[in-house]
Amino acid sequence: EEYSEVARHYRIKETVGSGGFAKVKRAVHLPTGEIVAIKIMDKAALGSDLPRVKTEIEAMKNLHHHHICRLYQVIETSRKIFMILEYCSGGELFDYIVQRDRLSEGESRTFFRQIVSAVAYMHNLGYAHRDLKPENLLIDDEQNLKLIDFGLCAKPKGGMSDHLYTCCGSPAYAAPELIAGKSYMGSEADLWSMGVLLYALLNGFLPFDDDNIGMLYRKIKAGKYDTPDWLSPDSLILLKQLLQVDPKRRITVDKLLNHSWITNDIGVPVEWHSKHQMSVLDEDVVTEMSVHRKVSRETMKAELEKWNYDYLTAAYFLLLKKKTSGRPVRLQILY
Ligand SMILES: COc1cccc(Nc2ncc(-c3ccc(C(=O)NCC(=O)Nc4ccccc4)cc3)c(OCC3CCNCC3)n2)c1
Repeated sequence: EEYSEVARHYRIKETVGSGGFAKVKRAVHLPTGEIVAIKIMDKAALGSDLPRVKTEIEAMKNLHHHHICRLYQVIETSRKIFMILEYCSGGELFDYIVQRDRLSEGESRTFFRQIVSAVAYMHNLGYAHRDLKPENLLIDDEQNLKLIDFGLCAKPKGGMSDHLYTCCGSPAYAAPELIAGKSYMGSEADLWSMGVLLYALLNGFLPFDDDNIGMLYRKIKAGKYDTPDWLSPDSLILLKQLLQVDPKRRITVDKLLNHSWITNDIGVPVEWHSKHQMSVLDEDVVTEMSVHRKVSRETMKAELEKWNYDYLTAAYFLLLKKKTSGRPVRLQILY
C-alpha cells in the first residue's frame, strides 16, 4: 500500500544504487514512457535526518540547471518519501574513468567545464555542494554530466557567508580545513574537491590516498601529490591553484570560468546561467496536457504555475524533456 500512489504513474524496475538512507530504482513514467530514477527513503530510518531531506527537496526546487540532476516529483506516504528524479543512462563518472584508466586532457576539459558550470551556478545562488566526487557526477544519454547529491548533505540556507561546522563529504575529496575541524567556507571546500576531481580525471587515481585515515589526513594537510609526466604544464598550474592548502589562496569558481586551461582550445568562457526557463511555460506541452486532461489552457497553466512537484509537474517536465530530445510531445492514455 506504500507504493500504491507511485505505482499509479510509474512502473518500478531494478535497483541502480543504494546508499545510507536511500535506495534508487530505475522506473518508467507511464504517461510519457520516459525513464526516471526513484529515490526511496524510509522516514523511520531517516530519523533526525528527515529535516535534511526536506531541506534538500526545497533546494532542488530552486536548482534548475542543465548540469544538475532534475527533480520531477515528490510523493510522501505515511512511511516513505519518494523523489522522482532525472535518470542518467550513462551511470557514474567514477565507472567511466575506471573503465578508461584515465581521460585525455581534451575529454577531461569537456567534463570539467560542465562541473564548473554546475558549481558556479550553485555558488552564485548561495549554495555549496560539499560532496563533489565522481560518484556524484552522472552521465546522461547525451554524454552530459549531471551533478547529484546522493549523500544527503543538506545545503545551508545561510548561503556562503556563514561558516559550516558539520563535517561532511568523503575524506579523499575533503579540503584540509574541513578535516582539520576548523570552521570552513563551503564554496572554498568545493573548489578543493574540484581539484581532486580534475586530478582523478587526468590521472585515473587520487592525489591523496591511504588506507589509514590518519595517514590520509596528513597527506591532505601537506597538500603534496604526484605529478605524472603525462600532465601538461597548464594542467599542473590549474591543479596547483585548486589544491591550495590555504583556502584563502585557493582559486574561486568565478576565476575558473575564463581560466586559460578551461578555455584553452575553445576560447569561450564557461556559461553558468541555466538554460531552463521556469517562468515561461512551453506552449506545446501546455496544449498536450490541457487536451489530455480535458481542461482549458488557462486552467492547466494556473495548475502548473503552482509548481506542486506532483504528477502534473512530473508530466510537464518529462514532456518538455521529450520535446527537447526530439521525441513526440504525447501523453499516453493510461486507463
Ligand atoms: C546505467 O547504469 C547506471 C548505473 C548507475 C546509475 C544510473 N543512473 C542513475 N540516474 C540517476 C540517479 C540519481 C539521481 C539523483 C539522485 C539524488 O539523490 N538527487 C538529489 C540531488 O541531486 N540533490 C542535490 C543535487 C545538487 C545540489 C543539491 C542537491 C539520486 C540518484 C542514479 O543514482 C544511482 C546512485 C548510485 C550511488 N552513487 C550515486 C548514484 N543513477 C545508471
